[in-house]
Amino acid sequence: MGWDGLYASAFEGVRNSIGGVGKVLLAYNTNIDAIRYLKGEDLEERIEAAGRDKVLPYSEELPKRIESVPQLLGSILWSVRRGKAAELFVESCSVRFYMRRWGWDELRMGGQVGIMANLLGGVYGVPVIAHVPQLSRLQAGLFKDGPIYVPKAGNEGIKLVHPKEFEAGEENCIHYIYEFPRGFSVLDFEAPRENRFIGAADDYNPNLVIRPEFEENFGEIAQKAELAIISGLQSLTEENYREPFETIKAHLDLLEERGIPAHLEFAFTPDETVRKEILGILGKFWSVGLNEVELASIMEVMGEKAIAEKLLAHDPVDPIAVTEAMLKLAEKTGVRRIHFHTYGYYLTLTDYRGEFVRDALLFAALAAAAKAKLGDVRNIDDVVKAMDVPINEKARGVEGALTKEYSMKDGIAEVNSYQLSFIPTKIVAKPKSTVGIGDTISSSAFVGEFALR
Ligand SMILES: Nc1ncnc2c1ncn2[C@@H]1O[C@H](COP(=O)(O)OP(=O)(O)O)[C@@H](O)[C@H]1O
Ligand SMILES: [Mg+2]
Repeated sequence: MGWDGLYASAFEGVRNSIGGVGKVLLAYNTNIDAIRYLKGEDLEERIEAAGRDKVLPYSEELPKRIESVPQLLGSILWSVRRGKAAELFVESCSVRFYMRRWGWDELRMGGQVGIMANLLGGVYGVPVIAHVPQLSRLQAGLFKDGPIYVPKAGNEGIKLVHPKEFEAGEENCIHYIYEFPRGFSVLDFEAPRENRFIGAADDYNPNLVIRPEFEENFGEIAQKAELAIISGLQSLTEENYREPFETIKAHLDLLEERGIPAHLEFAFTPDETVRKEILGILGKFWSVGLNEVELASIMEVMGEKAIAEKLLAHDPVDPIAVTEAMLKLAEKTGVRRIHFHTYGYYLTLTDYRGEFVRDALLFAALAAAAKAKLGDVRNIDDVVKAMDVPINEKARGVEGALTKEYSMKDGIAEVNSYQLSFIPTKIVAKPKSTVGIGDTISSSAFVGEFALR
């Protein structure tokens, strides 16, 4: 069967079985993304009002965090001048107030938990229990309808309610996203490409604050779950990781004890100490999902510099180098499943066998293409609308290399007593949206795999 046939039957398989998946526990990061599309004139007026001389130095060198309005405007200019993304923590209340009054054009669900809750619960109808660090009305309103639950502590223990019924009126965790197009001009500067600056007015996610309901009743909450997906560790730093790490380890031990497979969705983790610590607990997870930059950054802290460099040297990424890196990671940590995604193909290494591993990847690639193509995926039948998106041409060479090296057949090979599963992905040439596409891929593949079992 060709890839199109495999795609079609994988979709049918997952659509027919996904209703049987039990509750998925999602922790820990959820926030509000407030997007402002910058206007040159407005920004210029603000810079003049704050004092151009005070603002400009920060466009040369970013501050460590934002404590004043000139720092905020200067940091935005820093991004514009270079066409580069940057994200800084906004500590000062008066700057937070300034950003709030400046306003937004669009509010979006932010944080991996929030994004995956809306996809799994709101689109696929798979019940989820979400950790939401702060549940404000604004935050609650961003959850889709469907079987999405947050635990509420009451007299008779934990009750699961939809976030809109939680009614706690907690704080807003807002990530203000200032977007600009290529060629955007302000003062004498012009943006070489489109990008964004993010000011995080959020005291909870960067410190990975875990809610008391989760601290105190994790056993009871976990009892209700069949699978777990963990994310949000990337924002931790050497200064603040210790306390949350103790809780996370306890949570993982409990999940393992109950036989609940947990997936870690990796994201780029700038702090090297935290990256090493994550490596240290990876064996407690069933599964991990990552891209080429993230895999290379892990190889670096494992002392595998040569492989790390190889992973970033070619386009498309050299699949033999990826396989070697995944083998090293699996052998070092004991993690049972590694799902690698890059532009054009996915590879998964598992210590178990079956076509369902590959088929779950196909379902995930279709979901990713649907999201890129449509912007918003409303229900599982929207996913199949991506069937006509062509398979990435460059993936043929990748498939050829894997066939030659590992005698791969229909995307499946045996490598060092592991199963290697490969799929070429469908790539949307002009995507409507790429926000949260990695989270879409990983959660669809992980949950899809358990649906197909
Ligand atoms: N236009 C597109 N069509 C289909 N898939 C895409 C497209 N652009 C990116 N992707 C997929 O999305 C993935 C992005 O995931 P990742 O790098 O983890 O970023 P993030 O987690 O920020 O979404 C890529 O590896 C690629 O597989
Ligand atoms: Mg990602």
